[in-house]
Amino acid sequence: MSRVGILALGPAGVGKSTFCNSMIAYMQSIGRRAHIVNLDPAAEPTEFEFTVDIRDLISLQDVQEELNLGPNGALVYCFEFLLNNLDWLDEEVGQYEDEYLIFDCPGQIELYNHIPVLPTIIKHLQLQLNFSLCATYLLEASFVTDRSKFFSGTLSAMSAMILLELPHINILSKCDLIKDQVSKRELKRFLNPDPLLLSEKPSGGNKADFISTNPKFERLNKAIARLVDDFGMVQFLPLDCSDRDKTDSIKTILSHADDVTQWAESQEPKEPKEFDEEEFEELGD
Ligand SMILES: Nc1nc2c(ncn2[C@@H]2O[C@H](COP(=O)(O)OP(=O)(O)OP(=O)(O)O)[C@@H](O)[C@H]2O)c(=O)[nH]1
Ligand SMILES: [Mg+2]
Repeated sequence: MSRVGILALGPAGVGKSTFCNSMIAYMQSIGRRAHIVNLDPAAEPTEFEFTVDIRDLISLQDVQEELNLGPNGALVYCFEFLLNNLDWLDEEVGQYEDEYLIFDCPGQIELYNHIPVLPTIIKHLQLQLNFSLCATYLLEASFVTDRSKFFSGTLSAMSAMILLELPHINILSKCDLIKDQVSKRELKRFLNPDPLLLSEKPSGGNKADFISTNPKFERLNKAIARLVDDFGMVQFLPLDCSDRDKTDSIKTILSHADDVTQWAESQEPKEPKEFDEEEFEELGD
């Protein structure tokens, strides 16, 4: 028996819900069972129905209306409410054994680092429900056209990594959008961030490149790039969800997730099918 979960994290609009749906579509196509757990109280319906939905417990709209709160205050209230009602989560997710749960999280990254809501939920899932979890952190591929923005995004990925203390898969989402601007060779230098990227002028030429316009930040940028390099743990997997038939990127991400959650190891060996005499004879024909 095993309980495995993947968390889809990252800034607003980066493609988390689309990624969750593409994962479910791919897993279903290869005969694996998976479900979406929606942890976003402001979520809109998606292609695949949520199996577990925080909005059944509390919805952002109700909180805003009843308590007269703004969207961010209401979101924090929703999560505090969830933390006070974790038995609801236990009941909802506890029954899914030997199936993948994909947790679609809200895009407000302060929930990971400013208010320790997600770390608390993660600890609960691990310690009380025995979940083997991994985090996926999405960063938009369009960031690679502005190198300082890319490194700043990389730092946010690193910050989530440090805070959540989970096996972590960083993902460069919407890679289809930069296909015409960035060659495969250049993209590789972002997938495995090369600190030299910050000290070189981009060939395509984003005129707003940080170093060329702000020389006084040069040393700081280089130090950050070196830190990312020294840390040696920030690497990205490309993701393209623009076409359901192109499953390569999803396949690779799933295989990494299987690896870090030790999915295969935790599967009970299946009993071999026992044939009756008649079936056995048919086999021999
Ligand atoms: N071209 C392209 N667009 C994508 C891809 N993935 C997502 N999108 C689009 O990006 C937009 C945002 O996607 P969502 O999946 O809703 O992003 P999200 O991170 O869940 O957003 P929030 O929940 O609001 O934080 C939608 O218009 C998607 O269609 C992709 O791989 N390629
Ligand atoms: Mg979403």
